[in-house]
Amino acid sequence: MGIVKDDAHGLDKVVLKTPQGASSEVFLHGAHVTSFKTASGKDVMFLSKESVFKPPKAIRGGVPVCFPQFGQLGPLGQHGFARNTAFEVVESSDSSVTLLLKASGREDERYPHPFELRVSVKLEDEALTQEMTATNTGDKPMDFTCALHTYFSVSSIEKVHVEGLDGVGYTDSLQGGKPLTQDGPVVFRQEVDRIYLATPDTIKIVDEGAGSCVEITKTGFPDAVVWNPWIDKSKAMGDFGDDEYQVMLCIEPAVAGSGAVTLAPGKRWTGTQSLALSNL
Ligand SMILES: O=P(O)(O)OC[C@H]1O[C@H](O)[C@H](O)[C@@H](O)[C@@H]1O
Repeated sequence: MGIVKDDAHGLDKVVLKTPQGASSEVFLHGAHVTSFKTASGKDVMFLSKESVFKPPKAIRGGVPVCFPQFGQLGPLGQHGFARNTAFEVVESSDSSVTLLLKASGREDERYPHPFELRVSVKLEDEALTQEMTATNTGDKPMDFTCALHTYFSVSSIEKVHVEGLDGVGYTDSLQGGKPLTQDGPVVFRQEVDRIYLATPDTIKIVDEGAGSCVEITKTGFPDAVVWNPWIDKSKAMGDFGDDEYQVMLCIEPAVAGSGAVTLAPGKRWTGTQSLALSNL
C-alpha cells in the first residue's frame, strides 16, 4: 500500500507523486495531508516548524480533518477526534490514496456513534482533491459538524487577500459569534477567526507577494472558516512559531455555523475540496 516511515518523526505516511514531479505527503495519523508541492515547484501548504508529530496530538499545518465536530460546536474536545486517531490505508496508487477510520462508538463516551470516515486524496500536477465521506454504521441518527482545516502557505500575510466572500454573512468567533457581513475582499491586519455561512463554492487566495493564486472549490460543505492567529495567539500556541502567522492562512471548507448534518442509520454524506494553483 506504499506506506513508508517518515525519517524525521517515525510516523507512517504515504507519498504521492505525478510523472511531472508534483508530490504530496499523507500521514495515517489523522488522514493528515502535510504537503502539496506542484509540478511547477510551488509549496501550497503550510506546516509549522514547531509541529509535534506525537500521536494522539494533531499535526499543526497541512489539512487536519476535523470530525465529528468542528471547533467547540458540540460536546467533544476541540475539532473532534479524527485528527488525533490513526486511519488505515484501504487503497492507493502513485498519485492517490484512500484512508479509513472505522469508529466503534466507544472512542469517546460523549459520541456513542459507530461510523466510517473515508478520506481520499488525489494529486495532479497543479491540483489536489480531497474527498471526505462519513457513513452512519449505527442504528441511531448521528449528528456531526466537520472541516478540512487547510493551512495554506503565503508569501506574507499582508500581501494576501481572499476573494469570493464579498456580501457573505459570517459569525465572528472573536466577538462571541456576532453576525456580520463581509464587505469586499478579506484582508489580514489583525487576528481573524470567522465562520462564513452558506458561501459560494469557489474561494480564491490571491497572493500578490508570490504572484500566484490558489482556487479552492468545495462541494458538500456549506460554510468556510477563515483563520489567522496573528501575534498573541501564535505566541500562546506551543506547537506554532511566534512569527509563523506571517506566512500562513487557513481557509477551511466546513459544516459549522449553518448547522450540523444529521445522518440516518446507513446513510452517507460526502464533502470535497479541490485546490488548484495558477499564476497571477
Ligand atoms: O488549535 P486548534 O485546536 O488546532 O484550532 C486552531 C483554530 O481552528 C479554527 O480555525 C478555529 O476557528 C480557531 O478558533 C482555532 O484557533
